Amino acid sequence: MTSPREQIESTLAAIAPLSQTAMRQARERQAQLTKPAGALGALEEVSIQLAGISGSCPPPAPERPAVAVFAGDHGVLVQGVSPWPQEVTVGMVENFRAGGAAVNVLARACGAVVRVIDVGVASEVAGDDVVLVRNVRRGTADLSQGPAMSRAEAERALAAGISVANELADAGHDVLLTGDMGIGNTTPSACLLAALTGTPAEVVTGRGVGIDDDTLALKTRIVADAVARLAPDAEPIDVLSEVGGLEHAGLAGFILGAAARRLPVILDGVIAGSAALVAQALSPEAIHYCMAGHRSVEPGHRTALERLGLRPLVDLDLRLGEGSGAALAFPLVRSAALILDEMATFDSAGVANKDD
Ligand SMILES: Cc1cc2ncn([C@H]3O[C@H](COP(=O)(O)O)[C@@H](O)[C@H]3O)c2cc1C
Ligand SMILES: O=C(O)c1cccnc1
Repeated sequence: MTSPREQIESTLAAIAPLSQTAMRQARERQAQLTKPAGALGALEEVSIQLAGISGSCPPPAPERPAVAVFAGDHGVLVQGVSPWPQEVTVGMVENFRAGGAAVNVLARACGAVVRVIDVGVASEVAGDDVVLVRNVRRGTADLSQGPAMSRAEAERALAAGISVANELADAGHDVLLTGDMGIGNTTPSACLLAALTGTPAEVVTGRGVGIDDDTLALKTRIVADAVARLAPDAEPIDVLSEVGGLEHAGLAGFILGAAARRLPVILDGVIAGSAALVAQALSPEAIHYCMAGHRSVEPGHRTALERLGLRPLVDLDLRLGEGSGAALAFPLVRSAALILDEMATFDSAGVANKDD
């Protein structure tokens, strides 16, 4: 039996750089397709990234997407950082199971399956084909009072995320999408963003599902105070355990696990972005396997995307989470691969190129 620590170490060791050869071939091929060079904008960049990820040009078009919705609860909720009660988390887990949440609809629309991972829900959840029970603890401790979780718990949640990525890869899924559910989880997200990018709490703390000015001021103070407890040289897993959430840890592991399996990852909003910063701190290379599905309204997401060096594919004022923005972006990612594979070149179509 490998320990969570060993699983994390072996996963980090397995993350390889993208194939520079395949990316060069993809760039050259893009220049030969029957369109002005660069005219497909960010889709061209995505196609080149997919080539680098798969190590082939053209890359196989991803066709079996899976959204992994990591669910957890947050002790800091008792401070009043979200107007919604904790029971909504488990209620939404049941809604995901029944297929009635926004992400279920958007996943069906793009042919993705939804898997929910109970990595830290406060109440007991039944497991089945849709809901995987990997509960590390029944919600974090209140991060405004002390560490949200122990380092060992953070490692177990990271390892759970790695295992889920491996299971989905083994089941034949060729692109992994991130999702989250956890009332209060924009507070630990803001903490991770502030801590890992050195950005003031006022810049990265937002209204989450919708809070008034007084609550935003309280939330911002909680974020600033929690981050101030961290040692300046705190390791990423210590930052995660002190001020993070169990779903953030699961998501960070999921991203690392996908990168180790050379699978593309479509990130959702601010919770995914903050988890990706943890993954980046553990393995900068892992982010080269990631695409930003969208840009969330939550202000810290902009900070996260800048630090990750990712350009959002969709910008529709979403502020939901669950994997909604990732599911919306999947057809764009698939289209990018199909363009590189199926478009005629000037030569094959007999169209005169501008240099002819
Ligand atoms: C009914 C409902 C469904 C959701 N689906 C995602 N979230 C989103 O909102 C929560 C984070 O916002 P905050 O930190 O402000 O609580 C998370 O559960 C996130 O997934 C939801 C929130 C609610 C209320
Ligand atoms: O960006 C997100 O994913 C988000 C924003 C607000 C609330 N829940 C999630």
